[in-house]
This record gives sequence, structure tokens and C-alpha cells, in this order.
Amino acid sequence: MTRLSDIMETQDRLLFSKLFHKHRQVEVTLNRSVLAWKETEKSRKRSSGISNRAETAHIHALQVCEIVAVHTKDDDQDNKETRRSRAEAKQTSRLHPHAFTVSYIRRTRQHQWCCSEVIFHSANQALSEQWIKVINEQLALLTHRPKSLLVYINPYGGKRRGKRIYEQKVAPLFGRACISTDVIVTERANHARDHLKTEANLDKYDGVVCVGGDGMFSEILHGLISRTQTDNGVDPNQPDAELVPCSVHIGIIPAGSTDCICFATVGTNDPVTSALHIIVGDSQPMDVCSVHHNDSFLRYSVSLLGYGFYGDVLKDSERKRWMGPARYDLSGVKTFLSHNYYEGSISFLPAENNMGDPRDKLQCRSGCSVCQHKPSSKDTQWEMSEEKEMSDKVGGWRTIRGKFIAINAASMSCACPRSPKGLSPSAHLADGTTDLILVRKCSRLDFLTHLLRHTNKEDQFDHSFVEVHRVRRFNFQPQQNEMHSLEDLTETPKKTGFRPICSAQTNYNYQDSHSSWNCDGEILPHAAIRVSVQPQLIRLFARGIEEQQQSLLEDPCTLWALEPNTHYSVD
Ligand SMILES: Nc1ncnc2c1ncn2[C@@H]1O[C@H](COP(=O)(O)OP(=O)(O)OP(=O)(O)O)[C@@H](O)[C@H]1O
Repeated sequence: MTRLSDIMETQDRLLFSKLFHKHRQVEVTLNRSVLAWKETEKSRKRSSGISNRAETAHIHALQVCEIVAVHTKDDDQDNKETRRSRAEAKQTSRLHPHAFTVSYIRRTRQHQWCCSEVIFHSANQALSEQWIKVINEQLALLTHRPKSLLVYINPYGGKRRGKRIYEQKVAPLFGRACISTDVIVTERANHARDHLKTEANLDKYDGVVCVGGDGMFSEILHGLISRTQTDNGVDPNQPDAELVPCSVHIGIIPAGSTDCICFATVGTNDPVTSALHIIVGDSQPMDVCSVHHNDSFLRYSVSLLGYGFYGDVLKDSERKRWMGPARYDLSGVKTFLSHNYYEGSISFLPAENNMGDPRDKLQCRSGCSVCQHKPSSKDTQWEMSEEKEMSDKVGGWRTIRGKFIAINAASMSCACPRSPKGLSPSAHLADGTTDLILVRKCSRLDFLTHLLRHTNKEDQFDHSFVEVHRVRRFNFQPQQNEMHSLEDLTETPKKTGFRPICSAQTNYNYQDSHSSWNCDGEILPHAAIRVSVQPQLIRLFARGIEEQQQSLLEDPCTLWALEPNTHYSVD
């Protein structure tokens, strides 16, 4: 941890002045990293012996990189104050009429951020203007901050509030941070994807922002990746092609009914928090799985690829769209009771041992060390050798044939408010791997126990019928023409009391005998697929989920260690 005092002492002061804040005189210091102010009046009183905590100073500080903007104070800002403080404010304004406002990020709760303000007054106009100029010069050095954004709004996502959310909560913040925007309100599904693919002049923008849910994010993802490959002459139909990373960042303003990608990368679904991550130019790399059937490209996935249980739930729920979000619950129960398993063969290229393990309890957090590991030349050779090996040989591809209730590939934890740990609690956003979870056929009760463990603290992989592998690639080939209900397994069928709602079929055809792949909420048209993780193919305006320390919530400036007899805080 860096101490605030170290930063204050080691970095050269850019500016130091006595200004007024909340009607008190304060000593304000700016250096490259920190803006800090100390109440001089308070410390004078104390040092005159009135308080026995004579040495105590109350220092407020904020990081320059978390300043949103600085500008001349608006006249109506004083109106927010109480009657008494309004009178004091009037007096301060009379004596020190020149003021500037610093807008900055304040952490509230549950990973949420808000935009707060601190106002400094001065009697001297030139001094006030100098402060604005020098702080702006420091902000201009933060070159990773976006200046120009292309925004797509899905007006029909979630509760149809996308446009209002953007106009009321996000646009004013972008305006304050002097970010210019071109806004497109979509007129049909795939409007944003097609516009990005062919028309958008991406050279003009530092980022693309989507206002909507996961479906809308997926449109932006597909449009941007496709455009980048076309511009670089890469054929996305080649399953082994190494895709070119997108140079433009993606921002997500959550306004859908499912906002899992936002939740997984920011830790909360709050439009203001997301807007602030965009403004400060946060950058979170993210792996993307490319999914192929033979030599044709199907889709990209960043969160969950699920065959069997999750595929069946999605397929069934699509028929019940009229029910709204409740359809997922009904289809979940129905699919659980149907208790189908599917036979097939899965081969995969395991990640190297130094890439961690899905059960190591190391969660992917902001600045994750696992995601910062760059593939070594050995890793690369390993990948190159993959086509030669289709055996069970240790160190190369492995093949498992069997009967599975579910096959899931989680490229991130897939945590959401309903399943706080997610499908694979230790999956990483950007380590170049996906966690392949195989749930073999088992009893209903066993499967229920496994499912329930997604909602509590128990290890959902600690079952004899579940195995999990961290992999770089995998292929799935379904067994032809077979589908069973587990009811049919015993030679003399037992009455379990659970009659399948969908009765087991006797006349099989291809469509009915296979499950479907649920690819980030979309059904894939083929069961036989090849999946390749494309490491860090995109970057989001996010920083991953920050570790939350209680002290940090109470006082964001405890980012730095506290000094004895000195209080550091942010208003
Ligand atoms: N103008 C539009 N009209 C109709 N559909 C649109 C429009 N713009 C985008 N879409 C589509 O709407 C779908 C759902 O949007 P979005 O993800 O924003 O909301 P959502 O409520 O989370 O949706 P869902 O829960 O159904 O995934 C997306 O797949 C997107 O392609």
C-alpha cells in the first residue's frame, strides 16, 4: 500500500494555495497524483492548546486519476445547502467570489460509484483560474481517457428505459467530462451490429458504448470483432485463425433485464458507476470464445456456453417469451424434472498447470495476477501441437466420452445476484482459458444438490459426477440419434413420483435427440462445435471487481495507509 504522506512528500508540488472550502480556510496542495486539502483554522485552534489532540490534522485527499472534471462553480450549487450554511455561503461568496468545482468519484456501497463535488473559493480570480488550468493540464495527461464515443441505445431493452437512463444519468456526466458523443437509437434487432460491421467510422472514436442488456452487448461484440477481422484480412470462418484484438474499447451502460456482463466486470449494475468507469478510461481485457461448426463460424461467447441443462432451459424459455423473465424459472423447473442426459464425446486442450485451477478459490478481481500472466513460448508450442494429438495423452488433448446432464464452459464466473458465486467462482476474465464443467448422469437428487450449491457457499464441484477442467480449446461431438430420460435407465422403471413433464420420446430425430448449445443466451444451430479461446480479444471500460475493504467504503482515501495522528478522508 502506498502511503499518502509518501506521495505528498516525494512528488513535487504543482500548486499550493490557501483557499476556502465550506466557509473554512484550507491549505490545498496538488501534485501529479493527489489533490489534498487541510483545514488550517481547525489545526490552529487545536495547536493553541484548546484541544489536547494538538497535532491532529484532518487531511482530505483524492486521486487525480479519479477526478472527473474541474470547472468554474455554477451559481446554483450553493442552493443545495441549508439555510444557515446558505447565509455563510453568501458571505464566503462575497469575500471570496471566485470559485471552482472539482467533480470526483466517490465509492458508496456494493461497488457502486457516484460523482461528488468539492468547491474551493478564492478572493483572487487569477488564482482560481490557475487552479482550473493546472488541474485540467493534469487530466489532459491521462491519455487513456476517451474523448469521443459512439453510443448505441436499445430503446426496447429491459423495462424500455434505455433512452431515459442515458439522457438523465449518463449524458450529463459525459458532458461534464467533455466527452463528445454520437448517439444512435437502434430501430431493429442487429441494427448496432450491422452498423458497426460496415458503416461506422471507427477511426473517429475511442470507444463504443452500448445502452442495453446482454443481448445488446452481444451485438456490439459481434459487430466490433467482425469489423476488426475484415479490416485486417482475417477470415473468421477458419477455426484456427488467430483473431486480431479490437482497438476500440466497449462500455456497457446496463439497461436490460439481464446485465450479467456488466455485473461480472464492474461488480454492480448501475448506469452512473458504468459511466464513471468509461470517463476515467478504465480498461479490462476480456477473453472471447470463437465457436465454429466444421469450417463455418457460428458465434462469439464471453460468458457461458452450455449444452444439456442450460441449453434445454433456454430453448424452452424462448417459446415462453410472452411470460417475461418468469419464463426462466418455469423452464428451469420443467427441464429439471425432465432430467434428460445426452451422450457425446468432448475433447479438450487443458491449460498449463501455472494457469491456476477452477477449484483454487482464487477469484478474478481488479488487477488479477492470473490474467496478467502472458502465454510463454512453451504455451504457444503446446497450442501449435494440438491438431496432431487426439489421444488421451497427458499434456496434449484429452478426450472424454460419456453421458452428460450438462456440459458448461464458463469463461467468467457468471456470477449474478441469483448465484453470487456463479457457475465457476474462480474463472478468470482474461487468462486465455475457459472452465469446462462436465456433469455426468446422476440421480435427480444429486443434480439438485449440485444446482443448489450455486446459491450457497459449498463447493459445487465436490461431487463424484462433476468434473471441471481449465481449457484453452475444446470440441464436442454428440452421439448420433440418442436421447434418454433418466427415468428409462433402470431395467424395471421405478415410480419416483417425478413424472417428466415432457415425456420421453420414442421416435427420435436429430433435432429431438440432441440438446442445444446456449451461447451467452442465444441458441446455436448445431450441437457439434469447436471452441477456441481468443485471449484478451476485447477491452471493456471497466476494471474488474474491486476488493471491498470496509475502511475503503467508509473512507475512500484509506487507499493509503493512515498515519498516526493524521486523518485522511474525502468529503
Ligand atoms: N430497436 C430494437 N428493436 C428490437 N430489438 C432490438 C432493438 N435494438 C436491439 N434489439 C435487440 O433486443 C435484444 C434484447 O436487448 P437487450 O439485451 O438490450 O435487453 P434485455 O431486456 O436484457 O433482453 P433479453 O433479456 O431478452 O436478453 C437484443 O438481442 C437486441 O439485438
